[in-house]
Amino acid sequence: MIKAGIIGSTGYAGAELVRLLLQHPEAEIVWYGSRSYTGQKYADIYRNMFQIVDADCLGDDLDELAKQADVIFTATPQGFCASVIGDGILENTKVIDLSADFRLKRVDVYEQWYHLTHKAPSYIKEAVYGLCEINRDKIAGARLIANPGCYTTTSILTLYPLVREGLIDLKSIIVDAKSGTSGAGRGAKVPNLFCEVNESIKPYGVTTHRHTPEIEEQLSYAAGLDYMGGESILINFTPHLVPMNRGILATCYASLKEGVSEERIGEAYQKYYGNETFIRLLGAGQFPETRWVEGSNFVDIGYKVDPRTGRVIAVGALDNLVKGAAGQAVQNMNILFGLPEDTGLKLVPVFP
Ligand SMILES: NC(=O)C1=CN([C@@H]2O[C@H](COP(=O)(O)OP(=O)(O)OC[C@H]3O[C@@H](n4cnc5c(N)ncnc54)[C@H](OP(=O)(O)O)[C@@H]3O)[C@@H](O)[C@H]2O)C=CC1
Ligand SMILES: CC(=O)N[C@@H](CCC(=O)OP(=O)(O)O)C(=O)O
Repeated sequence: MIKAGIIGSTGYAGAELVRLLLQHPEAEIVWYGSRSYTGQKYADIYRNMFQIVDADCLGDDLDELAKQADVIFTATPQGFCASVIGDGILENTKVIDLSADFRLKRVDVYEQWYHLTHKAPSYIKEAVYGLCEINRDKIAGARLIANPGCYTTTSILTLYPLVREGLIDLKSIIVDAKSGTSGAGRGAKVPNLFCEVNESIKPYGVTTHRHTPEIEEQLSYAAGLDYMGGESILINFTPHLVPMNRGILATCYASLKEGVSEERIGEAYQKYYGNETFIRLLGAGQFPETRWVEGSNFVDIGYKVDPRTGRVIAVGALDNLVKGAAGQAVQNMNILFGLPEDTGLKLVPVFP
């Protein structure tokens, strides 16, 4: 059995990790980490775990945890993992970080968009960006995985085949994305109160959202650009908060290169995702909805060409807490430990 420890197990992403790992046939949770609830029963915080989890919450001592666990998940705020990571931990265990600390390869870009000083820049190079469908070969031998974000997983996977195959004008990409409020985490914040969110939809982080450079970097690699040398795709990324618990939907627009047909687009999606367990290709003119992926590790993708404007509109949807966070983290764990990628992740979407 893989011994797993979760730092931040009381947050939304951490709680989803608990739910998934409890159902994983090859893993057991040895550490329910928390800062505020140390010493309290985990099931007293999350009552869905009543008579399922008997453990108390422990603290965030990663050095001690690294001696007990084969893998540590850090489902903690930006900056935490970078502030504690070190060889002492990585020599004993694997780390899958759900925050953005090791997702961006350029420390100056991280510091500019996150307004934080990076505490462990020397580990950025070795960290592997854990977008499983694209990077599984590199993930397999890694010690430190940077688990991608929810908006970014949706946006990158939706656009990747179009960029990789050179079908779109790289200067024309717009991502218009929506998220359920669990994406903002469990911490109390006025903009996320019921009355502020319910019966409304609002854009936020317009032109400044921290996921913009993550999408740009990964798409730049897909396009074969020398990102570290200063070449980069630039996009417009606009997230919106919508009154639902879970779900991300990203509507991506791009101008097609001369002569690219809808059929060619379909071929590109088939080429990269035709055999992927967790990517469901809906085909031309069929569009995903968050409700059809909720509770599962699926990403649903559909597209259509607008012949009037010469643009393709490609839409992706996933559950932000599953494929956008905990599900992808478990998928990464499966790859790290040589298990079939769908072990513990054969989750049927919930509806209604
Ligand atoms: N929510 C989502 O949809 C997604 C989240 N993520 C990422 O996952 C991470 C967690 O997000 P989310 O679950 O939403 O956040 P929450 O605010 O819901 O949870 C944060 C967790 O981190 C713990 N924590 C907070 N500060 C510290 C600290 N200084 N030291 C140790 N533990 C700390 C909290 O512990 P306690 O409450 O016990 O004090 C809590 O368990 C973030 O990096 C986020 O970007 C990634 C993809 C999607
Ligand atoms: C609705 C909401 O607030 N969403 C969060 C993104 C989700 C998240 O936690 O970020 P990562 O995916 O990078 O880890 C935000 O906009 O910052």
